[in-house]
Order: sequence, then C-alpha cells, then structure tokens
Amino acid sequence: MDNSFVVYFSSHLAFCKADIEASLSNHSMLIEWRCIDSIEECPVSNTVLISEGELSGTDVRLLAARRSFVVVENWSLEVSVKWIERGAMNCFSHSTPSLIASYLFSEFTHYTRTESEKVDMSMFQVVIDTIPVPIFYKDHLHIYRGCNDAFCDFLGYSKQKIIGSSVYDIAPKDLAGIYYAADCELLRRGGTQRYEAEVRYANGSLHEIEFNKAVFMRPDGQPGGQVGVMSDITERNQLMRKLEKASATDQLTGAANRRSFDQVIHEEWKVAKASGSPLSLMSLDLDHFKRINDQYGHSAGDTALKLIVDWLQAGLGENDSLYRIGGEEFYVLMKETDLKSALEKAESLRSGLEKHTFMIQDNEIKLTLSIGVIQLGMEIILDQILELIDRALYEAKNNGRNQVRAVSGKRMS
Ligand SMILES: Nc1nc2c(ncn2[C@@H]2O[C@H](COP(=O)(O)OP(=O)(O)OP(=O)(O)O)[C@@H](O)[C@H]2O)c(=O)[nH]1
Repeated sequence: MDNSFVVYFSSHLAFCKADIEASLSNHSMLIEWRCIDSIEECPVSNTVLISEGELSGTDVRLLAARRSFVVVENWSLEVSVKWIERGAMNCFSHSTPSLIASYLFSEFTHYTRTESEKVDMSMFQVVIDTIPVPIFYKDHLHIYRGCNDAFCDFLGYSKQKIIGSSVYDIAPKDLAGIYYAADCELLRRGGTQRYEAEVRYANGSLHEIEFNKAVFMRPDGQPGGQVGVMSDITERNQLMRKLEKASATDQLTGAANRRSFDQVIHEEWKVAKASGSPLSLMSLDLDHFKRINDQYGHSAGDTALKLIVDWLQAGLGENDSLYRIGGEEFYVLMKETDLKSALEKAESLRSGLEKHTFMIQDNEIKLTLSIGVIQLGMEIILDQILELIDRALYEAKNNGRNQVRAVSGKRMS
C-alpha cells in the first residue's frame, strides 16, 4: 500500500494541520500538504480540508466533486448533516484534529483497498465508446461518473478531466448554473427530460442538440443520478425548416402562399385585436391575364407572374406581406394600416403598374390590376371579410378593371 497522500487545506486551517500530521505520522501515513486559498484550487477528486467560512456562493457546489472535509467552529449533528448533504464527505470541529486524522486514515486506507478491487468496467466502456452520440451519466450530487468518447469530443476534454468533475468544473460558470438547475429539477421530479438547445462543440462548430435525460434509481429506491444522451438534430431541423418554408411558399414566384396566409391572418388579427391597431387587406387580380398566355405562351405568362411579384414586393412597406392566393390573384396584408392608408397604397400600386412596362422574351408587356380593399372590423369573422373583399374586387372588375374599390369591414347584417 502506498502510504503517501496529498491533502489540500485552506490557509485558515494551518493550526489544525500540525496536530493531524503528527497523529498520522504515528501510523506511517505520510501526507503531502498543499495550502490553497479557495476550494477551486483543489483538483477534482482530491482530498481537501476547508473551513466553512470560506465556502460561499458556487464554491459550495464544488464540494461534491472533491473528497471534501468541512471544518466548523461549532459542530453539531445538524451542521454536519447540512454539509454532508451538500456533498462533503464529512464535517468536523476544528477543536478535534485527532478525529480528523482518524477519519483521513480510514478514508485513505479504504480508498487504496477499493482501487485494487475495482470491477472491470472495460467492456461496458468499449460499448458506450462505440456509440457515436455523446452519452454521460452523473451521480445524485451532479458529479460526472462516466461518459463516452463522443462526449469527450463534444466537450474537448479527456475522460480523466470529466469524470469526477461537477458541471461547475468543466462548463463556463453562467452555463453551469443553467445545467445545474435543469439537473436539480430532473432529480427532484424523476422520470425523463427532453429539450433542444443550440450548443457549441469544442471544435467551434454550432449544433442543434436534442438532450434526452433520465433519472436512474438506486436499489433502495432513491435517485442514483441521471444519464443523458445528446442527439445532433442540426440536419433534421434544417430539413424541417426547408420543408416548412416550401409548404408556405409558392414555387413559381417565391411569394408566400395561401396556406401561409391562412396561418398569418389569424395571428395578425389576434395581435391587432389585442393592441387595437388597424389591420387592412388588399385583394389584387391581374386583368385579362389569359391574354398574356394566349398571345405570348404559358412560359411568358409564368415569367410575367414572377416579375409582377418582384414588382409588388418592391412597392410594399415593412408592415405589408404579399401572398399568391391563386393563379393571378394576390393578397396583401397590411399591419398598422387603416382603410385610408390602405386605399392610398392600393391606388399607388394600380397607377404605378399602369405606367410600368415589363420586358418578357423581347416583348414589351403592359399589365393592370383590379384591387379590392378592406379594413378588418374587429367584430366580424374571417370568412365574411374574405367574402366582402371578393365583392369589392368583383365590383372593380365589373366596372371596367384597372381600378380600386373599398368595402366596409363592419359586421354583415
Ligand atoms: N402562365 C401561367 N398562367 C396562369 C397561372 N395561373 C393561372 N394562369 C392563367 O391565368 C388566367 C386567368 O384567367 P381568367 O380567370 O379568365 O382571368 P383573366 O384573364 O385575368 O381575366 P380577368 O381576371 O377577368 O381580368 C388563365 O389563363 C390561367 O391559365 C400560372 O401559374 N402560370
């Protein structure tokens, strides 16, 4: 048995040290004493003697990752239990150095024995190291007790550094506090926990990670700790975002589509109702568009639709959003816009388009728009709004096209 051990001790405990040292040397146990100013200076898994007055704030959370002995001025069972529950191995009065010596003796000899009796965990480790997603497990005091190679790659630390550490030893302090709180919540509640977070790997790359954690139980039914698996869902989320965008976008023109309008109108209307700010809608339909197809061909018609979308987008403000509702029919939803402003905007688009010429396949093409406009009344239902604006558009068409018609968005009788 190697009888030389390192003990870190806070400078305030120098007066105990000589007595402890003397007691232990009688039993051929040599201690190398290293004086520290704060518990942080004691490496993870090492033995430290620290006085209670020096443990404040997050220092307390470093106790469990070390073989910590807290020395107090007024010892009582309650005080001792308090420190042990916070992760200390034991708690002593500074007036009983021989007790401290006896406990250290028992600890060091026990430690030497269990080291030599360690169960062969190598097969288990090989198995989890083969799994390509990061896996870790911590005990009930939030100390990492194991992990795989993928977890080491993620953190950029060796297993030696991670195992035995608390999250406060290996993560930036602000993040450590967040992880610690999530761990406490899971241990308290039991069961499983699943959440997504954006995480920067040690190599600098940013990943979207799904954390799946679960509490494991000890044979006595108490929580033994937690195991966590980190799945990289960056590609899956990118694909989902692409699909979501595709399902909300008109393929030909790149404008938002009817499906997107149906979602947005409900949300915006709710916001407008809550804030009392006006919300208006414009329905635009190209006049005699069939003629473009008939005269220049369908592909020229497609190009015309793309160009008109670009042209409309350029004429809209930041509160306006354009939707392609059908073939040559569009909606513009205008936030914080009352009927008067909506009409001005519609008229400006109508007259602007009338003067504009599109060049399509070397042909000069003129287009005009018929437009219906409505300010959404807060008390009527959406179907009625859409029916009313259709009516306004129909009137504009029937009255000769290339014109704007407004309709009241009040409740229909
Ligand atoms: N090229 C092309 N044409 C389309 C597309 N969608 C709809 N159209 C055409 O748009 C035309 C719409 O015709 P109508 O509903 O008669 O309307 P219009 O000719 O614009 O006449 P009014 O609306 O009454 O002024 C049809 O010829 C459709 O084929 C498209 O994606 N590409």
